Amino acid sequence: MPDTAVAALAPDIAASNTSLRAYLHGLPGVDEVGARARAADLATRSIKTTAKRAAIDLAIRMVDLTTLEGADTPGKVRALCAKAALPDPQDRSVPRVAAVCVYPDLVATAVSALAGTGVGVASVATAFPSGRAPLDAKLSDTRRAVVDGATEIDMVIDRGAFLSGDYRKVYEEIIAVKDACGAAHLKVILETGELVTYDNVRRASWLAMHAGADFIKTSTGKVSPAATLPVTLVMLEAVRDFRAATGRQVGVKPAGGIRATKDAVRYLVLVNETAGPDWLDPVWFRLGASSLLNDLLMQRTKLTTGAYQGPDYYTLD
Ligand SMILES: O=C[C@H](O)COP(=O)(O)O
Repeated sequence: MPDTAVAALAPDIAASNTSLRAYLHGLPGVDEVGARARAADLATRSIKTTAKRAAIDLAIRMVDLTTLEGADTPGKVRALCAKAALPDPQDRSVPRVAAVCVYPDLVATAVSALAGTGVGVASVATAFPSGRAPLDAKLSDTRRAVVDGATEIDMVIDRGAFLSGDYRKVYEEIIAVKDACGAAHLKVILETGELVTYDNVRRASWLAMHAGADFIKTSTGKVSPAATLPVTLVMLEAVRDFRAATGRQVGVKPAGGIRATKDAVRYLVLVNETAGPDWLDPVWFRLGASSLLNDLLMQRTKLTTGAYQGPDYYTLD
C-alpha cells in the first residue's frame, strides 16, 4: 500500500476482506422507499424568482462541462474550453464553469486552451467507463493525465469486484489511484446504475471515502440509469455522516442525464436539505453534464430579459 495513501479505516478493519465486509455490511441499511419519497418531495419545492437567478449562476459554476465521445477531437475540446471559460460572450456577467472533463489523451489540449482562465481540467482515467484493466494500466492512465496537467481525476471503481464482494480490491485500487493523483483531486465514480441496491451505494460511498476520495460521483454517463435524485440523496447522506464521523468533508458529483435547469435546481435543493449549505459550493458539489449548460444559459437570459433565446443562439455544448 503506498505510504501517501489516505486510508482512514483502522488497520484491523482494512486488514482483510472479511473485516472490511463486516464493516461495510454493518452500516445502517438504506430505507429505499423513504429515500425515493424524500427525493420526490424535495423535487416539488419551488424557489422564488429572485433565488432562481442565484441558483442558476451557482449551477453554472458547478458544471463539469464534459465531452467523452470516441469521436472527440482537439478542435471540439478547444471549442468546449472556450465555452467553459466564457459561456455567453454576449454577457460577461455569466460565471465560468468549474471544470472541463475529457479523456486523458485530450488533457494537454484542454490545459493549453484553459490556461489562465481558472477553469479546472478533469480527466476520466482507470479504463473509463468499464474499469476493466490491470491496475498498472489504470495507474499509468492516471499518471499520464496528471503529467499533462489534469487538476482532477475521475476514476471508475471495479464494479465486478465490488459486486462479487471483493471490497479489499476496490479499496486498494482507490488508494493506489489516489497516490498516483499527487496533488490532483480524485473523484471516485461508483456507477450506481450497476450497484443494484441503495445499500450498495451507501457501502461503496463509505469505501471510497475511507480510501481517500475527494469526491464521490454517481455515474459515467454511459450506463442507464445514470444520476438520479434518490441515489444522490443516499450519497449526500453518506458525505454528511462521514464528515460527522471523521471530520473530513468529501464532495458529491451527480453525472449523466442532467440536461435541464429544473433538474439542476432540484439537485441544489437536495444538497441544501440533505448535506447542508456547506456543500453548496463548486468545491464540494459538481454537476457532470455534456448538455446542461445551454439550458442554464437560456433560463438565465429569460430571467434577465423576459425573453428566451433559442438554442441556436448559443454555441453547441
Ligand atoms: O461525467 C459526465 C457524464 O459523462 C455526462 O453525461 P451526459 O452526457 O449524460 O450529460
